[in-house]
Amino acid sequence: MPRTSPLPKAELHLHIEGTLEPELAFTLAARNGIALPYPTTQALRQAYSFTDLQSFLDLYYALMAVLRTERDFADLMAAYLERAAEQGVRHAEIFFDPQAHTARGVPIGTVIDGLAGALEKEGGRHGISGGLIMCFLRDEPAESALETFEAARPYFGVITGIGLDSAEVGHPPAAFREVYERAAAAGLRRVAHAGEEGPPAYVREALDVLGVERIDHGIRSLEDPELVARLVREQVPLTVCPLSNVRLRCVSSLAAHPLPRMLAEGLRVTVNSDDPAYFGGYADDNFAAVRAALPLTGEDERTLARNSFLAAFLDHDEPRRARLLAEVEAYDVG
Ligand SMILES: Nc1ncnc2[nH]cnc12
Ligand SMILES: [Zn+2]
Repeated sequence: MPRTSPLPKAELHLHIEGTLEPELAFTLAARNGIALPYPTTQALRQAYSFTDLQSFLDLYYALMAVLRTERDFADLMAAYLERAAEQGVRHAEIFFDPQAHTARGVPIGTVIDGLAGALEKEGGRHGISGGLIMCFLRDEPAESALETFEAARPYFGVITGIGLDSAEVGHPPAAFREVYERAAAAGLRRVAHAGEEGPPAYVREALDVLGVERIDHGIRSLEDPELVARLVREQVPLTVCPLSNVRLRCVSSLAAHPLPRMLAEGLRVTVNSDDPAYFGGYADDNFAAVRAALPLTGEDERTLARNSFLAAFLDHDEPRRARLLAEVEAYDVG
């Protein structure tokens, strides 16, 4: 029986800047009088062929040049939420990279007001709850993260938590201990990318030194059985991004993706889209891709969706979490 609507899910690993589709990039470039080094959207899309994380990040940061005004950030968020609603996303905790914008002279308030305003207005229209997670660039100095954190303090009312992203290898988490301590003291939630390209030791360090509550990616944890046992014991959520892992060559093919093994180990794994404009798919596209390529059952898919709501920072609204979990249980996985 064909599915009439996508499986309800939470998106817990999505960089809003990674939702910038070529068409919107050209629209914003024209609006802001910026010349893009590509003649057409098609030519831009053809540049989306990556050899590793850094080759992607180079293009990802370059294209952000088109984001300048509060309206630009609001339009980006609105476009994402429209897609997310079509993909069964009911709750979205959305990363943004403030330093990538402030470094270009865009005030942090412009970024946050644009994103938070559209998340509230358009999220409400689509029935999507959510929050913003402010990420620090781990290949920038820890002092820059601290300055950014303090600059964002007036906006903490609309910020759910902090994260750590960008080039991983050679940038272990421990350097960011202080900003994570300040975030904890301010009542913000804490996550970090770890074990995407970097070793299992970075996952352990993120847990032990930064006190993170979820690990973004975490796929390389599987190389360390003791770490796996701990992640299972503590039910630490891992926000896995299958299409991203293949496009950034962290995994050789979807068929070789460790997701089934992660589920079999009893890890609290979720499926997410990371930078969907660049990697070929939004949340449900990732579910469809793993369903097609991997030996997953309908009940495995239900587990992934259930995990997404269990791992969501919905503690302030447990009745909503319970309703969303009930929707997952009632869904016909076929
Ligand atoms: N997959 C990823 N890893 C690290 N930093 C990122 N920033 C955007 N996408 C990222
Ligand atoms: Zn990411």
